[in-house]
Amino acid sequence: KNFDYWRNRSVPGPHPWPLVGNIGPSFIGRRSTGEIIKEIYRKYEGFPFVGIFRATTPVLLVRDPDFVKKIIVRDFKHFQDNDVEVDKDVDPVYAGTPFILKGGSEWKTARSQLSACFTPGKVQSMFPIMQKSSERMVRYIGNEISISPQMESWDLCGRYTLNNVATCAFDIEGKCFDEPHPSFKQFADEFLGYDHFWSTIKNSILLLIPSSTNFFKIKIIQDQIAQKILDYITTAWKHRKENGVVMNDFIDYLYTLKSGPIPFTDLDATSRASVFLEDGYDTSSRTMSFFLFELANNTIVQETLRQEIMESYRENNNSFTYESILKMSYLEACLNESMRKNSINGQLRRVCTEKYTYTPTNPEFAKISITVEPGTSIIVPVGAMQSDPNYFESPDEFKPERFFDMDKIPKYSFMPFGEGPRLCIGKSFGKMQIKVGIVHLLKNYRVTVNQKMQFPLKYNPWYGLLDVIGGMQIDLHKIE
Ligand code: HEM
Repeated sequence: KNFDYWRNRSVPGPHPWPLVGNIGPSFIGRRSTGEIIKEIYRKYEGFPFVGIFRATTPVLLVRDPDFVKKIIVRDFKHFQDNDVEVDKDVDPVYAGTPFILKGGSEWKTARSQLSACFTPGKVQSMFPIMQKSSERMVRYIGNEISISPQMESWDLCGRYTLNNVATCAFDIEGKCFDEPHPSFKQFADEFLGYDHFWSTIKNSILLLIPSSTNFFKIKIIQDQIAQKILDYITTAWKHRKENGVVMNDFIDYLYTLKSGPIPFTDLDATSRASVFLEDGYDTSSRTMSFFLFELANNTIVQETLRQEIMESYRENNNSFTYESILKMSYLEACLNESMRKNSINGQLRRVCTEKYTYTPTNPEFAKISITVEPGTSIIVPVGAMQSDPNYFESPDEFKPERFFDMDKIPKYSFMPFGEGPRLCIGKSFGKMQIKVGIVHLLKNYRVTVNQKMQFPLKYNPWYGLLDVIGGMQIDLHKIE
């Protein structure tokens, strides 16, 4: 009966299978949801939207960039929630993060508190931490490649971004380059549930059937992990108080919130800090590792980028500064192109919160209207749009030139950080840390693809973010 939902509303869409709807191959681990969505997106060229079923739930897949703009920016109040469900009583820390919070006042407060930590000035103040981690990474690579040039891109970039997170969020030394299995990395990976069968299943349920998470009482952030986060924060607070240390950083900021006018509990502090791990670590490290892998694959681009880096380095008295890195325009274009080609999130997910009617005005789309009912799940297929040849010619090619003039990029077809009121809070922090790491790396090493890599890449169907099965193997060579 439920499967008549879209047909009854005259919304075009593929025929669903019993129980699994249109995402069956993802359930049995054959293909990732990103790939399935891309295929449906392509098949329905010319339609402004497509009605699909995620398992038995009707989901509106939006194709028309004008409709996308209305959903995520202009008429945001009709679609202000992300399509995720976390039970506050079961998983209070995760439930208190902006991504999970429903778009009311609690979300606004959490969001504005966190945004204050990622202003340009704040990101600049974290720049020395990124530089230090980069220098440590360069030494680590030097040691490693004296044995073998081969490294796995995500492992390397994960160590680097986590080393930053450790200091920026918790004021501790991450020591992520000091040991083969650093304890802080083990903690972060446990946080994200890597290598745990049940965690993977839980994450998949959260993504595929959000409404069932309450039913199954699914908990993503376990008590012992939350306690450890709080321990890091309170230890730093105690140490600073005892020694009269003022750093004006994230830890100090959490302390000022605690003594501010709005009630701010230890749970709130834990929740805010968990954002660095939940929303900041995996996203940044994956974006960086794909970037590094693209550079390994495109040696001319890599060489051109290295020239820009070396010129800037010399112009700035043999150093890199926050401003000099921001000024590198080829670096910006290369990072954008890598994020376009490798959409790590693949989709933005919203729920309709107030009834909404849309009729396309763009003549490229069939003139069919829709009235979206409250509670309807929405997918904005960013990954599919970013590889749509109508917006990006030869989308499978890595061409940073596309991004030389941002005005030429069709609006709402490139959104690696989302857009509108729910835009990623850590956008400039994430981009800066990736750039700092890459700049130091390319100054010292040439990177090539390891011979064992097989193309086309195969993606892990069980993981919510873009994940290459077997990893991205690269070789690093010292530049003398
Ligand atoms: C390159 C790295 C990153 C990428 C590609 C990325 C991407 C995204 C995307 C696509 C969204 C969803 C936006 C939407 O639904 O419209 C998002 C949301 C978010 N991101 Fe990031 N992110 C990155 C780094 C970070 C970092 C470093 C932090 C913080 C430490 C962060 C914190 C958040 C938060 C809190 C949200 C939820 C915002 C809300 O719903 O109000 N992200 N990010």
